[in-house]
Amino acid sequence: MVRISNEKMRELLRVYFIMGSNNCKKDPLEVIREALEGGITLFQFREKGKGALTGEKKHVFAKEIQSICKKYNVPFIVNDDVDLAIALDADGVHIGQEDESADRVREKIGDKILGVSVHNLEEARKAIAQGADYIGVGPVFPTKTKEDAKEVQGTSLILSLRQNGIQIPMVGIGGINAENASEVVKAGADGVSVITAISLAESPFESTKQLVMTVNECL
Ligand SMILES: C=C1C=NC(C(F)(F)F)=NC1=N
Ligand SMILES: [Mg+2]
Repeated sequence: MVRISNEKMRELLRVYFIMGSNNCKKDPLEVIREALEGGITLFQFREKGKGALTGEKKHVFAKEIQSICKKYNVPFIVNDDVDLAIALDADGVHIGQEDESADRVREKIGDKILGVSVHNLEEARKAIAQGADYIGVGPVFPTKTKEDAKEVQGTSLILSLRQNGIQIPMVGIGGINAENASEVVKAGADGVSVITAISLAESPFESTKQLVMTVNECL
């Protein structure tokens, strides 16, 4: 296996759905099926916070989602839990600044996809040096999903990272929906990642389709 190309990574980042069992009111598997039908390009399993599953229940739930993603040929990324990602032979891992260092994770996962959350130019440079395939930049808009989210920065950090020559595939995160997604892509992100805009939508299918159309219009 070889590392994913930048070009392929940019394509995967177009509409990146992130979810855990506690992010939705409807049946989580039904929400994910609708999101896949609606055209998400990448999925991240983020089982975290109040009421999140743990241990065997978390493992079984992740495996179920992974098999549904496989049917749609959408890569399955695991947030934080590197051991779970390896146990499931997931397509990749996403880590934050407070998790294991990116170079240690890169050693453990070989050529799988590695994403890193960054909040400034220094963190972005370090993530690239340590083998990240993409970076998550945010929170772009106010978000209720992540309790310990850093301060809202709009699209300024995306803009300044690109102006400082950061070329790595980049996805915006934080309070993004079909109404504000184009601003994120126009600022220089390769795509948008969302939780609530899809997971709590009246119709996750319709809301995903809206996002896909909006993002594709500005690429
Ligand atoms: C905290 C996070 C920040 N960014 C991302 C991603 F969108 F994947 F880059 N995922 C996270 N879980
Ligand atoms: Mg983390």
